[in-house]
Amino acid sequence: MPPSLHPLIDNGLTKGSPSESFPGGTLHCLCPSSSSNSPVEITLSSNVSHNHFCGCSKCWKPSGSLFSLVGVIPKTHLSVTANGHKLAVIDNSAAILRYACKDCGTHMYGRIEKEHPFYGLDFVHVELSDQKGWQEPQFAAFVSSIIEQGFDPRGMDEVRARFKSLGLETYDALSPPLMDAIATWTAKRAGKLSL
Ligand SMILES: N[C@@H](CCC(=O)N[C@@H](CS)C(=O)NCC(=O)O)C(=O)O
Ligand SMILES: [Zn+2]
Ligand SMILES: [Zn+2]
Repeated sequence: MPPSLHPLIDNGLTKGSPSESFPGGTLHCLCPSSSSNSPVEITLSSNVSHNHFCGCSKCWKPSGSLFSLVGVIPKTHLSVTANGHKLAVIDNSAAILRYACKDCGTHMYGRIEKEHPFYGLDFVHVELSDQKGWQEPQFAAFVSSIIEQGFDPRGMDEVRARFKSLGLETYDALSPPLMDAIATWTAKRAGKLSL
């Protein structure tokens, strides 16, 4: 049995709804509902964009999965709608402040508070929602980073081939449009571009 890339694609890829017709929805952490402890709830008022698999060591992955699935959404489209007291930032030194449930460990959203090309965008895992229609994964990023977490480098061709068989391009950083956005932001800040 090959390792699971991610439960959402182990049995193929399902297309999302067109963004204009998709109203958003709610994400829940993995805490079971009980009288003394109920899940954290995050409400998103639109679809996500740039939804992608991330192999880095910092992004939250479902158990047994090699990759995280992470999408971006303007921070003004995200609100914490239940049990926010259970959230804590897991690493205050990271550019992306990842708010995780203190009880089950699920990352509910990541936010950037410093000067950064992606300032104003939050990072979320739409598989935490029961709604259907979230943007389907667009590509796989930081693929080589799974080796840092102990994945056998000899299995990398197979991992990349499985993404490609689903029509997903693989990158060892972010996708070219996102890398270009970062570089453009950096050039503007340095006064080398005035677009
Ligand atoms: N190889 C590193 C890559 C980490 C990394 O750069 N992650 C990217 C994609 S999520 C990033 O932008 N991180 C910023 C952050 O975590 O704050 C690892 O696996 O830990
Ligand atoms: Zn929880
Ligand atoms: Zn990541």
